[in-house]
Amino acid sequence: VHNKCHDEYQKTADWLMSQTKHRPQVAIICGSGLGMLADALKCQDSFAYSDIPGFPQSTVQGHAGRLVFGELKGKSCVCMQGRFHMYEGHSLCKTTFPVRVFKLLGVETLIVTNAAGSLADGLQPGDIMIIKDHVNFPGLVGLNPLCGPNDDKFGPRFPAMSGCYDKGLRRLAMEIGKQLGVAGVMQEGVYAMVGGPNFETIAEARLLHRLGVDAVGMSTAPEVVVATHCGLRVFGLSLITNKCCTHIDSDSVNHEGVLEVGRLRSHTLQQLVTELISRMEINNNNTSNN
Ligand SMILES: O=P(O)(O)O[C@@H]1C[C@H](O)[C@@H](CO)O1
Ligand SMILES: Nc1nc2[nH]cnc2c(=O)[nH]1
Repeated sequence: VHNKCHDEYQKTADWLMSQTKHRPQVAIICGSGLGMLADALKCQDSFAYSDIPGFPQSTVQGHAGRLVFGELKGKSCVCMQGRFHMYEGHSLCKTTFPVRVFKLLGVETLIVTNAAGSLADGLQPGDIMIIKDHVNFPGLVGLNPLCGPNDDKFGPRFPAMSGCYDKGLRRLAMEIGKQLGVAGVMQEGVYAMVGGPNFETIAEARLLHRLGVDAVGMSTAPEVVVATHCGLRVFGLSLITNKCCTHIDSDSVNHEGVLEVGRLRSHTLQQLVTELISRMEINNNNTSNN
C-alpha cells in the first residue's frame, strides 16, 4: 500500500487552479482509444501529465497523457486523455490519484469510459454498454485503492458500493441514445475488472461468462470505488471493442483492434457524452472562469 496524504492531492489541485480559470463540475476519464471525447470541449486549457506536479505518467498507446479543461454546453469539464492502469506498475493509489484531485477541484460528477471485451451474446463489437454494476476482481482479493489508513476527509472507512452507478444518469443516457437513433447498439450490463495486461484465456473467458459478467476490461473499478467513497456521482460506459475468446477458433484480441473500434465509434460516443453532460443536473455552484 502506498497511501498518499491529503496534502499531496491538495497541492496538485492548487497548482491546477493556479494555472486555469476553469472550475470543473464534471470530470471525464477516457478509455483506450477514446481520447477524442476531449475534442468537444471549448476554450481549452490543457496540461501534459508530465507538467502537473504529483501526477503519474501514462505509458499505454492510445492514452495521450493530457488533462484538458474546457466548457461543454455551458458546463465546466475536465477530461483525462489517458488513464492509469494497475498493470502499468502503478499502485492503485496512483491509478486513482486524479479522482481525488477532481473532488478537490469541485467536481461533482465523474464519467468513466473504457474499452472492453464482450462475454454477453447480445453485445457486439461497436456496441455501447452502460455500466449498471461492476465486479472488482482485484478488489475482492484486497487490491483496493482504499486499503490502508482511511482518509476521513474524503469518505468513510466502509463505504457502500451498491448503487454506485447513478440510476438517473443511466436512464438519461438510454433516453439520449433513443433520440440519437443509436438505442439499438446500447444496453446496460455488468463490467468486470481483471488485472491484465494479458487478454483472457479461453477458460477465463468462459468462467467470467458463467459468473454473469457482460464485459471485461482492465480499469475503471478502482476509479469508481474512490469516486464513490468521496461522494462523486458516477456514470460509466464501456465501448465493446471485441468478443472475448471463448473457443479455440475464436478471433484473437489485440490492442490495435481495440483502438480501431474506438476510432469507428468516436462520433457516436462524443454525441452521447456531450448530450448527457448538457442535460444532467448539477447541484453545486461552481462555474468556470470565476
Ligand atoms: O483504459 P481501458 O480500460 O479502456 O483500456 C482497455 C484495457 C487495456 O488497457 C486495453 C486493452 O486493449 O484497453
Ligand atoms: N481484459 C480485457 N480487456 C479488454 N479491453 C478491451 N478488450 C478487452 C478484453 O477482451 N479483455
